[in-house]
Amino acid sequence: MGGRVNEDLIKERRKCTFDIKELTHIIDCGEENTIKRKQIDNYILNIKELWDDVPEEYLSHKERYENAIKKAFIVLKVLRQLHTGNIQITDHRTPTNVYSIQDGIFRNVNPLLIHIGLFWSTIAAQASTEQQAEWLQPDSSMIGTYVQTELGHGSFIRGIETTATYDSTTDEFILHTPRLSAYKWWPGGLGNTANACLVMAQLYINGTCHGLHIFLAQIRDFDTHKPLPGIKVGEIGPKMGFNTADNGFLGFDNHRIPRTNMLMKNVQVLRDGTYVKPKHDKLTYGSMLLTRVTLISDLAYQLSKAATIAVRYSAVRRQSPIKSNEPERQILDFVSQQHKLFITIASSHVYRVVGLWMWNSHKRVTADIHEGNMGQLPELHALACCLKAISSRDASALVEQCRLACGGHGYMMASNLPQIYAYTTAAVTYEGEYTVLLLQTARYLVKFWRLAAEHKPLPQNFAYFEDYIKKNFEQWRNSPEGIIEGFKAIVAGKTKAAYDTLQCNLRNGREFEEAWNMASVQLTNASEYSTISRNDIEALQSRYEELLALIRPNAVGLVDAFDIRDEVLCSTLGAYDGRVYERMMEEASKSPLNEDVVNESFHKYIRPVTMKNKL
Ligand SMILES: CCCCC/C=C\C/C=C\C/C=C\CC/C=C/C(=O)SCCNC(=O)CCNC(=O)[C@H](O)C(C)(C)COP(=O)(O)OP(=O)(O)OC[C@H]1O[C@@H](n2cnc3c(N)ncnc32)[C@H](O)[C@@H]1OP(=O)(O)O
Ligand SMILES: Cc1cc2nc3c(=O)[nH]c(=O)nc-3n(C[C@H](O)[C@H](O)[C@H](O)COP(=O)(O)OP(=O)(O)OC[C@H]3O[C@@H](n4cnc5c(N)ncnc54)[C@H](O)[C@@H]3O)c2cc1C
Repeated sequence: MGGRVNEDLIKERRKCTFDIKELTHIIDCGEENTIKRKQIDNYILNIKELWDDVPEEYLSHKERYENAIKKAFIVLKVLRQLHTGNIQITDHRTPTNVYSIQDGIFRNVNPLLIHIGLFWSTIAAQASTEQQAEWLQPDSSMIGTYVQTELGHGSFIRGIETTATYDSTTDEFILHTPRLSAYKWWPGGLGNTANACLVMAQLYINGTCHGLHIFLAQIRDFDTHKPLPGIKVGEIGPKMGFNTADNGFLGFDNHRIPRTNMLMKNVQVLRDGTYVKPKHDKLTYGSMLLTRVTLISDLAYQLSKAATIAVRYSAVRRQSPIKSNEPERQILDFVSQQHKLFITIASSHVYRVVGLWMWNSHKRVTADIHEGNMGQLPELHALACCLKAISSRDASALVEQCRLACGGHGYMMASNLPQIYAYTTAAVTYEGEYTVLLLQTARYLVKFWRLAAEHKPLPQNFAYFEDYIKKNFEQWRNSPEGIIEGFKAIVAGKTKAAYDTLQCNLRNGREFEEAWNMASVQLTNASEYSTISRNDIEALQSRYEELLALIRPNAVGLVDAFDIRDEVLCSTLGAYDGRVYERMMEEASKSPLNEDVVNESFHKYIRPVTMKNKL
């Protein structure tokens, strides 16, 4: 769409007091990354076949999938070319990697997301060198997915019922789905696309169960794509979002795979059925850990999209004067609106920084694990659980806040805010449900509180538990350091309260697991335990309002610095030029309900009733 940029946005950009490009480079972790990102954006976004004539909302469930899969294979081809050309496209140091461009191309989810993001990375992390040499070929026929969750079990993965029984007479595993609740359910790309999968199953050798292990299984013929004998596979149907993700179900009827299809980097089953244990029995859960870590950066990116849309719209939208004799104001001038939006911008930066820090920690801990040192794994797991849970839950709430901040127009699919919300809120559940993950972190904290309560030595990271017990916490200071101290006090106080409840339940004769369950609300809910006073809260509030006013002139600059192209933002409300109403009218004209001046339903259903007495 051509035409001038909205006048209010032009003025906002003139007001900006910092160098937008500099901030973009910081977000991208360096100017060279910005240049590379823009090259990839230009290359991919210029492929004409990736753009739809009809908005995807008007397509049927089946058409949506078919449209998405067409685009997915164009993108896959390009990714392969870029890899060959040695362009690093999946560098998670920047949230604006190739996944971000896909947000624009699919306006939903790439059905190959799990193939690209989880299938290959799990093989790379969990398969032996020989298996990797065989399976990680660039011209492989495999399109894979990650198959873990079942109809009956998602969170409690020890309860997974699919079995893999070793048959030493044929040197094979027999994959089997013993009952309906054991059907695999949810994996992305499984419904129609994948011909292979990594499946989590309980390993049985000579009648002994060795717990969950990962197996590579072909499920469809590479040539005809028909399900192999003994495989029942299909798609699970429409969802709140993720409707192009092709989530599927899968059952095995004594399906045989070679012994060498178990992923054997960390654990082995030998030809004679000997089981060689891993160095740490949770290494099998490594893919979940990695995805939880990468998700934090992805959520930062979703927040930057929502903030860009809502801030630009709020600069363009004028409604109500503040004083009755004045013209109507930009809604961005209302302090309550600033409060809704600026926190989203800030949270995006926070999650980006934390996501990067977690990514580097993951790299470091993985290198240690390769050297045989597992010491840092529990802490990384506890941090990943907590940060994934909190960032997904907060991001969903903030995206929804941005949507509401756009009033009625935020309810339009063409604003793209409903799709961003549906995508973001899914992350509260997948890769470990919110409460379940918080309880993992609580379990870790309670262990260290027990040490503190028993006056045993604590690692440096937990010295503040001892400070809390000795009442060594400083008086509240209204500064970043003071706020961090305050948070430490809250964690210590909350952990103590939960621990005390646990102890009380145990003293009353409860078993530990039952006592834990009874304390679980305390284990997940925060309270105020810091030394903050009423006066401090008032001071913090007024500083916060001062900051809103300081940020106000830079609001549009701050979201421009996220540097998200219109083709990726896909929003009538958030485009760079701010031509909101023109775009809304143009999108409305695409509605099939506007194709005929008089819809045929009028003649069939309306007219016979309204004209009944007059005919
Ligand atoms: C995907 C693309 C990648 C790119 C990313 C970019 C963008 C992402 C965008 C979109 C994503 C798109 C699609 C989404 C795809 C979704 C996929 C999935 O959802 S796959 C299925 C995920 N399922 C789960 O996460 C299940 C959750 N449950 C669990 O993880 C565990 O069962 C639980 C709850 C953590 C533990 O249960 P429990 O039965 O109590 O465990 P155990 O008794 O077996 O073990 C407890 C001890 O083990 C430690 N532990 C647990 N997990 C780990 C781990 N991962 N690493 C290290 N240690 C672990 C735990 O701390 C306990 O230790 P202690 O006994 O206390 O010492
Ligand atoms: C969009 C999407 C994509 C997905 N993609 C995949 C995929 O590619 N591959 C795959 O294998 N899976 C996938 N999943 C499945 C996903 O990982 C699971 O749905 C998720 O782990 C939650 O498990 P659940 O559904 O069993 O929830 P449940 O565990 O049944 O949760 C229901 C409720 O019970 C509570 N609860 C459960 N256990 C406890 C406990 N111990 N203590 C306290 N409360 C508890 C929860 O907090 C929640 O409130 C996907 C899911 C979604 C929504």
